[in-house]
Amino acid sequence: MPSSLPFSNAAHHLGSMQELRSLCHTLPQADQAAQSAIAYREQQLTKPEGSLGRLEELTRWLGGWQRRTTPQLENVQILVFAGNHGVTQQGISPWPATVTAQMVSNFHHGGAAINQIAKTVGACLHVIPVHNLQPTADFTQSAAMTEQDFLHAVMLGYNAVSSDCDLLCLGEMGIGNTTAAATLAAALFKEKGVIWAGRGTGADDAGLKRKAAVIDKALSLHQHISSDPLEAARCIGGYELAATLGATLAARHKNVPVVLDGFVCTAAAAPLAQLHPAGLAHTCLSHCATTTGQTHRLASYLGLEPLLGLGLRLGEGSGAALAVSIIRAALACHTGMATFTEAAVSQKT
Ligand SMILES: Cc1cc2ncn([C@H]3O[C@H](COP(=O)(O)O)[C@@H](O)[C@H]3O)c2cc1C
Ligand SMILES: O=C(O)c1cccnc1
Repeated sequence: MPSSLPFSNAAHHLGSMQELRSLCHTLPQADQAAQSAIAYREQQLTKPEGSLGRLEELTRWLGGWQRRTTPQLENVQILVFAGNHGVTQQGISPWPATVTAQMVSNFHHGGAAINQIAKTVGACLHVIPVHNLQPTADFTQSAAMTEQDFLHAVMLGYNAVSSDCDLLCLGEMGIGNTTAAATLAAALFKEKGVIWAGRGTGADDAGLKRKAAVIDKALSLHQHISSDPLEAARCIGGYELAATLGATLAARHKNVPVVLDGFVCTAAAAPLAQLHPAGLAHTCLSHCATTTGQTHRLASYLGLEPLLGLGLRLGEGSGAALAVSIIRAALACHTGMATFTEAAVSQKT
């Protein structure tokens, strides 16, 4: 069962968009000494150099952002932010908006996919409804959020990240949020709705067309956001996307590496990549359902290489949680394998 947050962080408060912007511009970099030490040990282990492929990279990534020469995965947190979307009144999801609250209840009773996956990978799940699941305003009519509500959601996400956390997996729940995420991606990358509209939870052809038109309508209403990623996140995002952005930002400031789950989370975090050239360097992307879809497009624009495929297209942080098993295996190899000297294995001639 997802528990309530077991810590009380010194709560960060943000009074203005400008303060948020400065937090996004002043990001720490990875610990290069830790990364070099990890790379050095990797070379001594009983395998041909580079033969564990991406697993080797993952250990360096983990240690670099944890600032530890011996990375650890004792405390793995999954945060699932939930929110509702006024834009659902445009008929952009095949599911009723009431499913958001019903799924939050399902999470609390342990009945969702994420509950099962979290258990199998030994991660602690927290589900956080944002703004009491009150919907945002329909962003085809006005800004989705006021500055105050947007900053509140960002800070809720920011303060939900514990600095004791070794790895943070982000997930979301919000009927209609694939449209919010697609609109945000369309705004950030200055492309039309048809490029970014995806089938989400199973839109049919007519639904997909409606979605593309809704995105275009929002883009023409909010033209002023085109050069301001945070304004884009406020005007056409959603509460759970804003919280995801806040948590991704907090993790960077608190030395916590992040696994982003699929399209919605990655779009939510994308403003950070536009505000800082290495803004998402502490993140990895869990999965892309296909190699042709919108997540793949977003990943390639952001320089993120998904860890998994598996046709996953659920959300809830399910892909991010699954990726923990790979990251655990990477770390187990790095810490548990013998060196050539220890195992008396001959080196390459
Ligand atoms: C039962 C159910 C469980 C889910 N778990 C995650 N999502 C996923 O689908 C939603 C977004 O899709 P769209 O934009 O098409 O509405 C999000 O809540 C996402 O997490 C679910 C959706 C449903 C119906
Ligand atoms: O890839 C995702 O993040 C996704 C896809 C469908 C529904 N919800 C989320």
